[in-house]
Amino acid sequence: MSEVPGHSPAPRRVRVHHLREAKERGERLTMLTAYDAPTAQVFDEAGTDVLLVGDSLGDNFYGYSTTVPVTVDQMIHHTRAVTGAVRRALVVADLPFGSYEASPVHAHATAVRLMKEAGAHAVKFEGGRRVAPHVELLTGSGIPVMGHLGFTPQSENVLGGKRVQGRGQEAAEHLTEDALALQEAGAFAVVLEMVPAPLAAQVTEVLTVPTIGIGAGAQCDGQVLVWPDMAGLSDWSPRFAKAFGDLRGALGAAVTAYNAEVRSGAFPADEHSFDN
Ligand SMILES: Nc1nc(=O)c2c([nH]1)NC[C@@H]1CN(c3ccc(C(=O)N[C@@H](CCC(=O)O)C(=O)O)cc3)CN21
Ligand SMILES: CC(C)C(=O)C(=O)O
Ligand SMILES: [Mg+2]
Repeated sequence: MSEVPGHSPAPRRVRVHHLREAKERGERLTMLTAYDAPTAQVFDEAGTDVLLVGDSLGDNFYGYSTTVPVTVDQMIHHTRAVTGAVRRALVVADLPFGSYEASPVHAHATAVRLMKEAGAHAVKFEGGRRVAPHVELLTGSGIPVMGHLGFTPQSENVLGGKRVQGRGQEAAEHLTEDALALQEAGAFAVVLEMVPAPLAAQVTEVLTVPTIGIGAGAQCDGQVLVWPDMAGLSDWSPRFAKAFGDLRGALGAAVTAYNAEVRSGAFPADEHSFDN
């Protein structure tokens, strides 16, 4: 392959088997949500391993109060934006509420749309042993699947709120069995959301595929955050999130300066204007 001057060569793409190899080497995996092309490009260039087009775009992009109203068509639009912008990262798309639960065939039909129409490299959906047959059909059909256990926001109305899952001996055993069922069905990784850190550490040790934690302590093989939480853009974030920047402050300062310069006439200056 010849290199075009001024263009860096395409980096080696992250594939699902690389995540398992990283776990074997003891390397931590980084994952972030992304909902649009420019942020996906920034995260990809910064070396983020996995970009999740999360159904969290419901609250973080559309301003809904939950992820429940998100549609497959919305997921397709955003996933296409993200896959078109990345060169290295693995792009995983969430299957939204109501688009996979009823049967493995239901999940397959939705996942095929995300791959064909949006270029997703893999899909993720919520649930344990109950969706193991769904995972098995998809992986057997060439669609890599990431599992999602613990607090599963699409089931908030059954779980009785946004709360930590897997507390107590029985619940911990149940969650461990769910994780093993997903792995056995072919899942290439499992997200653990709001799980006690010691339980997440135990599941991480038991599984050969990587665990990716969010509110699940430091012993998971990787971490994921919703990007506006990570960047300090959200007006509210869960306790488990950390803001690594102050995008809300930076954006507020930029728009305040813009408004002031338009009102004072300082913008546009000559260099922003055209001669005859
Ligand atoms: N901005 C954002 N960050 C997220 O992590 C996130 C979303 N949105 N949307 C989709 C799901 C929903 N998630 C959520 C939403 C709310 C809580 C929450 O209310 N947590 C409380 C109490 C938790 C407890 O102590 O049991 C908190 O104060 O953090 C947690 C996770 C995680 N995901
Ligand atoms: C929080 C992550 C794991 C997610 O499912 C989402 O962003 O939708
Ligand atoms: Mg999600």
